[in-house]
Amino acid sequence: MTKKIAIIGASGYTGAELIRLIASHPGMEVAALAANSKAGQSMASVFPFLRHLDLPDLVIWEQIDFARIDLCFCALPHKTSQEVISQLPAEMKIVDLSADFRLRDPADYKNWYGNDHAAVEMQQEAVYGLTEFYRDRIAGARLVAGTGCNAATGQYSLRPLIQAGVIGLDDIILDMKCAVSGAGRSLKENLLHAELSEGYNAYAVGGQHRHLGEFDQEFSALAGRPVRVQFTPHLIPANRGILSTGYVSGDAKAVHETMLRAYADEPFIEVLPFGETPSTHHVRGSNFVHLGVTGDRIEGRAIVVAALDNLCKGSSGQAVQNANLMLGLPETQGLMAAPLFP
Ligand SMILES: NC(=O)C1=CN([C@@H]2O[C@H](COP(=O)(O)OP(=O)(O)OC[C@H]3O[C@@H](n4cnc5c(N)ncnc54)[C@H](OP(=O)(O)O)[C@@H]3O)[C@@H](O)[C@H]2O)C=CC1
Ligand SMILES: CC(=O)N[C@@H](CCC(=O)OP(=O)(O)O)C(=O)O
Repeated sequence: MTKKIAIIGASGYTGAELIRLIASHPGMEVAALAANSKAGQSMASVFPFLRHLDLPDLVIWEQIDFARIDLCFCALPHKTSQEVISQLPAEMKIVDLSADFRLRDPADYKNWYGNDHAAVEMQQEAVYGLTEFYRDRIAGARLVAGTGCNAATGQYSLRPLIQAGVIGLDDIILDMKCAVSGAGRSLKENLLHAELSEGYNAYAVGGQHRHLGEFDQEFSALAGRPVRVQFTPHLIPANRGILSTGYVSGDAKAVHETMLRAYADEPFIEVLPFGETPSTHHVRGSNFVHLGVTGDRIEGRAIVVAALDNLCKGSSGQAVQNANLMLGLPETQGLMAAPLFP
């Protein structure tokens, strides 16, 4: 029996990517789709690229019959997500793609998001959704909090190194290039073609990006002491993909060997031969992460480059991977398709 799936926020980019993935997933079928301003429309009119699929029309989430749903993906803006999720049936399995349940400490949440959380008990219950590091807890979870896409990219680069103690903890720099679909489908002036194409800009500079809350929480827990990384994201005129360049102190060969060991059995994580660097072109549309380590002419410094697709491994692919575990399906089911190239 295939598992019946509901998607709330199906008219957004991550919602569409969930549908694209589920369309070729042998263990899941789309049973209900919800939206806000686009409720009442057919998916073919909202996303013509999904026209060939036999999909239910978009409704408002209150119209979904959750009694016939096995798992619900919630792909809503943060803050809206916690308001909706706190009203869903108590036993519903949920994978939330928003930022609402990632931070465990309510004070941290308020610090980064500016408001008191509307569902503090659920915030405590939620399991952080970085599958490779939380898979045992995810398998038994009712509510999983998908990670930020930048936060995922930085953590794949650094978690094994912090855990193994092969890098310095006080001089880590993460420089990220982020594609525009990371900002969602709603209209924003700075995302107009004339203002985005042919140019690049840094944003949330100087320690302001809210994904630092995730880095602080996760890296400090791993190290057993506070870890504060320097992180600057850059908006680039590409549709999909994140490329993270990490600058760390440590022996580059030891860094590479640690990465190889840590990810040896991971189906979605490819550590490249020493000295090779990844490209977003090589992971596009897939659930794969490519990691590359090189040395530097400055002795004792190493560079760690990571690439993933923000709409797949950075959100919807990760969400399906987590849902597989929660539903007792093989973790890789529906996710092994090769990237789209060129
Ligand atoms: N884009 C990315 O790469 C990543 C996104 N995320 C997170 O995933 C979530 C979804 O992102 P994304 O798909 O890009 O966002 P979009 O802006 O593309 O889509 C948002 C969706 O939420 C719906 N929505 C908006 N407001 C409401 C409301 N008040 N009530 C009900 N539904 C509402 C929209 O419906 P309608 O269109 O009908 O108005 C739409 O379906 C966000 O929290 C985002 O931060 C996480 C990691 C990566
Ligand atoms: C280009 C761009 O704007 N990217 C987004 C990434 C969004 C993301 O990872 O999702 P959450 O909003 O769920 O954290 C940003 O940097 O905020």
